[in-house]
Amino acid sequence: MNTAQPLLRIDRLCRQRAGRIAVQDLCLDVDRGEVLGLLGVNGAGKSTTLSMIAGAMRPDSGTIHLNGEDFLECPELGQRLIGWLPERAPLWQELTVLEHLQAHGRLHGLNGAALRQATEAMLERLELGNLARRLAGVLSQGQRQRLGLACALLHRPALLILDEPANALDPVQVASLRQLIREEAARGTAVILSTHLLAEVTAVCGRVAILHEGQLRHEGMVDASDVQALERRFFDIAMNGRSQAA
Ligand SMILES: Nc1ncnc2c1ncn2[C@@H]1O[C@H](COP(=O)(O)OP(=O)(O)OP(=O)(O)O)[C@@H](O)[C@H]1O
Repeated sequence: MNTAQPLLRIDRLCRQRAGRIAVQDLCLDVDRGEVLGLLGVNGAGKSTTLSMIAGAMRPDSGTIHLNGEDFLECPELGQRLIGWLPERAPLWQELTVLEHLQAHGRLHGLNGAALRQATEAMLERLELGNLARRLAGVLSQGQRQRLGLACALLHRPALLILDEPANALDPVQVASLRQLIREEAARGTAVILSTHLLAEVTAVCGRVAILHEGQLRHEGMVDASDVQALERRFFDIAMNGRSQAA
């Protein structure tokens, strides 16, 4: 690992979707062991940003460096370094929970005892053990979300990208998710967490970035004891943006 560089550096990232600007001139760094919250109203550009960082969507311009290396030139870096839970976890209906984990592990180069250990660890960590033989097609929304998270974590990525991970989780699972994010950060994983829930940001994020209409409108440290300060900042950006647009 090249620890002199931030784990992730994105510089002047731009992307249009359906002829409209979705992300514009976005610059962000994320360090190892840091949890960055990504906030913004619907359509602000969060998922587009995360898709580009995860390597699933190519930017129109700008650069992405992972561990100091040019990710757009070497997309295979993502296989090793990134774990991504998209907004809707992409699951194969006809595969079981265990088969999903095995398939993901193989895609990331795990096999034999290492694959067995990794899948068992994830079944336990995401409380999926009793669902191991169940088909993904019959899982509840929250169970699907946990399976998506297990797949994202299986290969121990250096950068964990979570797009609305608390969606459909019950309060007990939300608490477990927070704990899991803290544990990942403590072991040095960089985490980007996109959410609509401001309390989620104050609970686990050290830093927050607020997007509006594809642009970075605020970036700063999070005061965990002051959710109202974040709320004021968020609404100010959202409402000003709306009145400007009107
Ligand atoms: N599949 C698509 N085709 C065309 N335009 C899209 C598509 N998905 C998103 N967009 C547009 O890209 C812009 C950014 O959307 P994006 O999904 O990145 O925002 P978001 O912040 O993740 O929103 P949300 O909170 O609703 O998930 C919006 O203007 C949106 O309309």
